[in-house]
Amino acid sequence: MTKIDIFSGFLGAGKTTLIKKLIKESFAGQKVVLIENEFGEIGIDGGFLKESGIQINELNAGCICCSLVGDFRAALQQVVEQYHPDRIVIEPSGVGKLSDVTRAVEGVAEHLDVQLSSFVTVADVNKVKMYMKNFGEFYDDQISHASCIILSRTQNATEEKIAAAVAMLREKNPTATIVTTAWDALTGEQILKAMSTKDDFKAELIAMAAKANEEHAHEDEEEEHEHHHHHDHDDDHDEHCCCGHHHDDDDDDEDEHEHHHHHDHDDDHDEHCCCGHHYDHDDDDEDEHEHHHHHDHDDDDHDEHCCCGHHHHHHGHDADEVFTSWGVETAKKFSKADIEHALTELDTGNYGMILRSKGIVDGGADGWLEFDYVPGEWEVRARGADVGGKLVVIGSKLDEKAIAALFGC
Ligand SMILES: Nc1nc2c(ncn2[C@@H]2O[C@H](COP(=O)(O)OP(=O)(O)OP(=O)(O)O)[C@@H](O)[C@H]2O)c(=O)[nH]1
Repeated sequence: MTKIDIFSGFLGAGKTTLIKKLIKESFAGQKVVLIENEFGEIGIDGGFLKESGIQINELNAGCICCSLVGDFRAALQQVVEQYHPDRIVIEPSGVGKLSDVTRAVEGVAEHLDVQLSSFVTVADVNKVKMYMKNFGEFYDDQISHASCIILSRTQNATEEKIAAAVAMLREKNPTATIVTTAWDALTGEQILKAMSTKDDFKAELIAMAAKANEEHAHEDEEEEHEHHHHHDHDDDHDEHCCCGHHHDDDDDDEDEHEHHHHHDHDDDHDEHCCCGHHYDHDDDDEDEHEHHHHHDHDDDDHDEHCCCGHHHHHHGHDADEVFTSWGVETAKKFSKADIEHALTELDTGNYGMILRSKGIVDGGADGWLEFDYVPGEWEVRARGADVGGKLVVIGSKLDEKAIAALFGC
């Protein structure tokens, strides 16, 4: 029986980093196959992961759910029959909806000797608020369908930051186990264990609360008078609050904060965003326009090409309606300073909302380089030579011409 684990997470969240850690620390000696579905035409992580000696099957240019469901089914079936692996690790694209992926996997898995083991979402602790606000349709889907949410980059985050992220994630997913400890402090085994158990403590509390409510309601009928005091409090809540969830005493402050946070875009902006302009407001009309345009197109497409078995306009937008990618394969030499300059420029917001960039390039005198960019943060590292250079930029409303000029490609 092959176990299947799905590692979703927004662009640059840390999926590949986590998978590498698990491969090294927990999957050693097991036969593991990774199925990657990168957004954009040019796959880069495959190169990084090949070094770890596991089998990689890449599915580029399309999402597992829609255009690739046929390919995906074939890939999964082939992997199971050809390799009989102990584990299949699926890394969907950073802009994939986890619900689409799990649905596709469940559909395919029914006929194979496999067991769906876990649906993990990796979330960058610094970007929960910004991504929920600007890309909620994709981001929230990844959060709410996860059996386990693993926060990344917590080693440099304050307790308050982590607590705020957890509160926002909990609103979308009350039962997932949330891992907040920095990865270096955890063994692969500990992470694997967290992945495979739901948050029992939370589930237990919820069950207890439900039971208490039931009992309470029953007592109410009999002792209406005595319970008046509590009721007053509850009634208040019902009258004034429209948030649709329980306010434990402890949560009040946070809830209050959240009710206001739609107005405080600038806070977010200063913290994490590098786009240099306002998103969730100014751009709405344009987005709407674009989405309509694409939908018409999609309907046609859908009937003709898609075999995912459901209507697109019910499931919202496809990633390629909202996100675009620019990429090149290039023999051009870039010094480390060139790459750092380009990434600094991307972060200004003058090239669109850049959400992710990564690449492997020939650095000339600097040797071969690989780099990673997420908003507000980037890193350029030395690496061994590769068979060719390639780089990719992913985001929303990209100015592709300007980006090509920036990299001189
Ligand atoms: N310091 C630190 N860096 C991290 C952590 N998680 C990810 N990173 C860095 O963030 C960058 C992106 O990480 P990846 O693992 O490639 O992210 P991904 O989710 O696979 O990204 P996509 O390629 O967009 O799917 C890399 O430079 C990582 O080293 C973390 O917990 N701590």
